[in-house]
Amino acid sequence: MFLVGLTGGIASGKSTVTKIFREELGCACIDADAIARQVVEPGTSANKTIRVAFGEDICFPDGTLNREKLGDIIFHDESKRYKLNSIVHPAVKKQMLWEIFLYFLKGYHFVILDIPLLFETRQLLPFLTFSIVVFCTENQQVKRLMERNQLSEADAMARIKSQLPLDEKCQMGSFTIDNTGTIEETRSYTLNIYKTLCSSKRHLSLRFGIVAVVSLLLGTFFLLSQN
Ligand SMILES: CC(C)(COP(=O)(O)OP(=O)(O)OC[C@H]1O[C@@H](n2cnc3c(N)ncnc32)[C@H](O)[C@@H]1O)[C@@H](O)C(=O)NCCC(=O)NCCS
Ligand SMILES: Nc1ncnc2c1ncn2[C@@H]1O[C@H](COP(=O)(O)OP(=O)(O)OP(=O)(O)O)[C@@H](O)[C@H]1O
Repeated sequence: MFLVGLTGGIASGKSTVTKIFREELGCACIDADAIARQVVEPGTSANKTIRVAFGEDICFPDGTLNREKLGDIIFHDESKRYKLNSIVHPAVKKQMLWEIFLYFLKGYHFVILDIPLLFETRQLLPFLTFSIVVFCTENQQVKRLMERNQLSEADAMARIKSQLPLDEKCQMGSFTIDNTGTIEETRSYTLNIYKTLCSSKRHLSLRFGIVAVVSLLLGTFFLLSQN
């Protein structure tokens, strides 16, 4: 199995493309945003640490995070953003590695990891065979973000500026998906990349590696047991 990172700018269309990979093409996909929500649910240690760091009133009475309030804080204050990242990201990484392992056991050819901050944190880059960057124009990001999250233009810009510039990310990706047009056009670019991923033989090297290591261990055990 090999790993494919999928990233982009905020509201550039990562979830839209992930949905095509998962629901239309049947790919194994892991969504870092969804995991980042799970790991801060009431009762988790990340939830408790966030309350200590940001104050009790960052949560609603039932313990769930007030995401709008936390977003207002961290997208306007870099040090608070780093603080939140340092609480949430280790738990996200742990859960992602577990989910990757489960897909490995199921024998998937590749897994797509939708990670918004792939190039900012760089933590999972060494494990990836390919990366895909979904892009649109900055004006489209602002417009889509304002509409989807009911944000002012200034707040939408603050969120965009909290990440690496999208054109820099495009240069770092193995593939890009142009999401400036219609969803139908995006679907067709996604399908082309899917075909390339399916024809890749990179998953075989890991499987051969594992078979070689297991054979070596069994062989050594056998030789030692003969003496
Ligand atoms: C600040 C929070 C509470 C806002 O929640 P909200 O529901 O409004 O947004 P959501 O989680 O759906 O994120 C939307 C997008 O915002 C961007 N984003 C989220 N967190 C960050 C961050 N720390 N830095 C830069 N961009 C971010 C990503 O592009 C993400 O796809 C939430 O984003 C959060 O907990 N962020 C910290 C964890 C994180 O880094 N998540 C990103 C993937 S690991
Ligand atoms: N090609 C498109 N044309 C019009 N609207 C689109 C297109 N692609 C995505 N959108 C809309 O733009 C918004 C952002 O898309 P999406 O949620 O896929 O982005 P994202 O990169 O996953 O966002 P985030 O970084 O916030 O998680 C959504 O409301 C989506 O429906």
